[in-house]
Amino acid sequence: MGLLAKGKPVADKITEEVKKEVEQFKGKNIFPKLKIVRVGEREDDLSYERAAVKRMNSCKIECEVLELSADISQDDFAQELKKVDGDETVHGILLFRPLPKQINENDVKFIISPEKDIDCFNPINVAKVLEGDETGFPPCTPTAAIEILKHYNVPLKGKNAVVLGRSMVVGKPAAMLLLKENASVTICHSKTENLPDVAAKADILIAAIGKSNMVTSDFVKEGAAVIDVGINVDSQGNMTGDVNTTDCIEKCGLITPVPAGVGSVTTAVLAKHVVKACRQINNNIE
Ligand SMILES: Nc1nc(=O)c2c([nH]1)NC[C@@H]1CN(c3ccc(C(=O)N[C@@H](CCC(=O)O)C(=O)O)cc3)C=[N+]21
Repeated sequence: MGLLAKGKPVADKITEEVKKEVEQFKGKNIFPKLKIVRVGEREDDLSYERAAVKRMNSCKIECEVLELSADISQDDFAQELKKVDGDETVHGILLFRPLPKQINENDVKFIISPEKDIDCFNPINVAKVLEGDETGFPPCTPTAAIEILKHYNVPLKGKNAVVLGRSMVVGKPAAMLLLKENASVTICHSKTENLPDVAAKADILIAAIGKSNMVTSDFVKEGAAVIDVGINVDSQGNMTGDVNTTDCIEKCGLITPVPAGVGSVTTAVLAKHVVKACRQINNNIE
């Protein structure tokens, strides 16, 4: 029977460190601030937003949400994003993705300055993840997955890690972060042949596909660490992961639940990134 690895102890530890740093900033009259930009009302965005606002409140980080209409034009969206980036009171910007279809990401992806881009939207930060340059900001969600693995002392060095999913928000950066920890990484996706067999070779399995309960015990190697990054929300607001936890828990060594798993750590990493951005911005001024 695997360990149900909850996010709370991991999130608590990060939150405590963040709180201390926020206090130090306040002594210098610096007030770390996060701006969230949401386009439309996707359920998964709203769920992240509620949890993020709560986390920032508990860390005493200022937090504002800019809500834009789901049918906003490309030009208006670019204007709004430029305004947010130009606001000197803002240290970190989180833009929810995916964006609606009328918005071409390629035409707006450089607007958030790399120093404020705490969830890795700007290609400069994407490059830093690839290079392993720690002045950048890897996306919060895959960072949270790594924090959980480290907290529960899951060995990564030399191990087989399989990532299910290749999005820019989770799958691809997760693979880079695992590689940085000296794991051997395989990235799987919708065209992968014999998916369950490939997944079942993994010592560490990261599920980030976006399909509710898709990962069943035939995907899992005996004793593997299974990290469920999926956040699937139905129209009633019920949240499920990508992993069928009840089916997999017997076979695995460790498994994260949804909710109360990776998601809860994501908001703590987000807070940590805001204070890091604030620190870097202020060092650059001095
Ligand atoms: N650029 C971008 N980066 C993201 O990381 C991103 C995104 N866009 N768009 C939306 C999805 C969704 N997402 C969640 C993260 C945490 C919780 C979370 O904290 N959930 C709590 C429960 C919250 C509740 O109960 O409503 C938990 O899992 O325990 C939820 C959802 C990040 N996403």
